[in-house]
Amino acid sequence: MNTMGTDGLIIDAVSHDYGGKDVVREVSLRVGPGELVCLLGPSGCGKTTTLRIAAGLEAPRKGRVFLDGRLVSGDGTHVPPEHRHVGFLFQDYALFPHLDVLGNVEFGLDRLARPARRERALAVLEQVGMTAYAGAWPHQLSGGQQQRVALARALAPHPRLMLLDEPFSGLDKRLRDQVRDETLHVLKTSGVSTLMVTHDPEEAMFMADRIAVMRAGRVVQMGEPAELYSRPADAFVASTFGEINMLAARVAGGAVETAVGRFAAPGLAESQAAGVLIRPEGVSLTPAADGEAVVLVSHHLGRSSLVHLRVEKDGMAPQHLHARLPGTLCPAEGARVRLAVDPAQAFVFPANGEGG
Ligand SMILES: Nc1ncnc2c1ncn2[C@@H]1O[C@H](COP(=O)(O)OP(=O)(O)OP(=O)(O)O)[C@@H](O)[C@H]1O
Repeated sequence: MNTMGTDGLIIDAVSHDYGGKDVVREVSLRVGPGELVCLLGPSGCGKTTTLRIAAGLEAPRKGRVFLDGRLVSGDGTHVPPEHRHVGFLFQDYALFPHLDVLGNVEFGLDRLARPARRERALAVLEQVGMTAYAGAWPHQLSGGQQQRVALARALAPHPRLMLLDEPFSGLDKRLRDQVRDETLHVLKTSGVSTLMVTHDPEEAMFMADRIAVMRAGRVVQMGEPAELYSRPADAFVASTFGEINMLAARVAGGAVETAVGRFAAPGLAESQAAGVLIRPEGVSLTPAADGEAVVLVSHHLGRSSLVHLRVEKDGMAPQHLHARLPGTLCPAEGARVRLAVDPAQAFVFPANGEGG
């Protein structure tokens, strides 16, 4: 079968290795028309390799890739990158130093006649807010402006798919937030399907319509950001979206009893060992002389405070717990507090190595 009747990108059961080392294992995912999908995961989990396979820079050992319904990799086919009509935006988005801004954007439009080329380049420069710099040289631009020109250059030929690999990691934090916001806006207005690699969960949550969380070459969960955050499939996905408290417990009567309360353990077997994962932002405190916890350290971080607690519940081993509170609340060190945990921010999974 050389076609699949749907637009966008389809990666179908793709595996790849480098010199016998499996780096991508049975990855399947779809980027729908105009959709932005992020591949999120730790360093070395196979994100960039998956992106390179979509680009045609690697031919996968197994599986197939379809672009706008056409087979581009697999079953003996390999369409090279230059014939896939994909646009790239990487961290080192180097513009051509010997061409001005307009020349850079016109570069990929050589199939158009000169007036059409200019018209398209100017239109896309307008889209990224860089019209006033059409005659400037790359070295005269700030990092953020260079990034906008690089985006314009990639979008100018109307690519079928945009591939972004950590495109903002070379920018400092303040600029990064702004460029990210602008880039998202431009991609969404242009309606192009986009696959983006990032290791930054906040960036993925901000940019993505859907996120594919990868671990050791596999997609472990794929879904909308809110879904992954509120219904993580396992402890790895839960801890991908920020620091997390982990308490050990054992299932009794369909629930686990911990120093900070009782949590339902659906799907786990009686007396099975479990890990209870609690997001720091799910822990709230009220001062109470007879509270079960004591504040060890309180860090005021501006918008939020991070509080280290020791929980001492009768008959249970003391536990160390982190709570993240609104920045207006920063309890004194040594204070005694009572804890409440939002059940929507607590997840019970089988302990490592125990199926469930
Ligand atoms: N050309 C190559 N030859 C051999 N091994 C490679 C090659 N490219 C990547 N690898 C290895 O494959 C694994 C997956 O790399 P990949 O770059 O896809 O991961 P990643 O999730 O994008 O991580 P990072 O964010 O660090 O780039 C890593 O162990 C990496 O060292």
